[in-house]
Amino acid sequence: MNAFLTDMAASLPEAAETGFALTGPLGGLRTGGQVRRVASGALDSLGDRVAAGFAAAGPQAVIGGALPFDRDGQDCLWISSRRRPDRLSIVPQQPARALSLRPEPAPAGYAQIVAKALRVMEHDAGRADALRKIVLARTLHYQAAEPIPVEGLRARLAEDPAVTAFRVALPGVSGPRWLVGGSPELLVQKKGARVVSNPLAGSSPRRFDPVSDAQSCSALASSEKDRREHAMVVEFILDTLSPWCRNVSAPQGTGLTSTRSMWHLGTRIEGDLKDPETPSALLAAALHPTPAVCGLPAARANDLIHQLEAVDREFYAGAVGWCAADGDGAWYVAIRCADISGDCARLYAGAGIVPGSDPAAETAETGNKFAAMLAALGLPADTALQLND
Ligand SMILES: C=C(O[C@@H]1C=C(C(=O)O)C=C[C@H]1O)C(=O)O
Repeated sequence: MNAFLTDMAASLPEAAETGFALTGPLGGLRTGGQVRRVASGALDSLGDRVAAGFAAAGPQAVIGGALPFDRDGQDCLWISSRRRPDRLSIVPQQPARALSLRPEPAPAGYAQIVAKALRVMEHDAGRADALRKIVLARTLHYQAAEPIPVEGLRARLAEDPAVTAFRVALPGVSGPRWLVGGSPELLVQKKGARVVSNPLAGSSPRRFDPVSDAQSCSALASSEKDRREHAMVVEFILDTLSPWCRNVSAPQGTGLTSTRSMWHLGTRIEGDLKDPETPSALLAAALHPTPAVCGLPAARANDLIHQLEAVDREFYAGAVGWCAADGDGAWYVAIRCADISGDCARLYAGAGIVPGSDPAAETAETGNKFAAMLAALGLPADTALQLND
């Protein structure tokens, strides 16, 4: 067998618990036919492993899965002998019964790490490599009374037409493990020579009452702090894509975009590749991590994330997506997601911190970002805002 493919089916409980599926505004795709793991590795070897995978599996194959947040971490990619349109099971399914939901860290602990990051920024002022932005995350540990129905959860997330609802089988320690989420953020799509990215950064919550909802939207539109936070991401993506492209720009500028639970600032970036066969996986690897999930300068933000965050991100804030043999594909920022093993799940949410951020407001923002996943799990969407420890 080709050294770049490993047959994982034997070590997983059921053959069905392999592969990935994605459904969203750009269409749906799931693995089909024979599905195998691509030998895992760090991002720097992704191009070689993807090329070897297609050389072994042929031009009908599709490679996809999850890239971890850490560039040096091990990815989890699947190669499927053919791709199938995703047929989401839209049969309404009862969510599992909840037993407990525990914030890790407690909201007050999260506010403290935000305050620490702000002190680093203050201390840095004037330095050439000053920390300008850092994205800090917190988690909720959810325990259900029975196994969480993964496809049912994904179907509930997919009810929001603004998100791409995904599931990726992950290497489980004892039994099946999945990354499941509904991402509103396109890291990169590549179709022929065309490349598109749609970064989001800058957030405010959706409100039930239309007047309050419009106020939340206009407060975000006029927030200087959020515009600053957003502009860093756009600049980074334009700079990173530019060597790969003949032209790249953001012709429509920055606008407001929404999911069912959040408003965001968003910018559509478009370009034409110099080499139309550039694999989408390579573009995703070049862009990851953007300042929408890490910070600027990236190395300093990354170090501080490791020092301050109590729970390892693993696949949260990495990327999920797919790549075909001709390079076409789409990758999404792995946010609004949970790492699910049987009857427990870890939910993640982060917020961008810049000078001027307020720890309490960032704690509330992360609370609001849990809403979509909590609602899909059958819990009140504002549960995270009510938890204190
Ligand atoms: C980090 C997350 O979201 C990112 C951070 C945002 C922000 O700080 O405003 C907005 C959208 C995402 O790029 C998350 O949802 O966990």
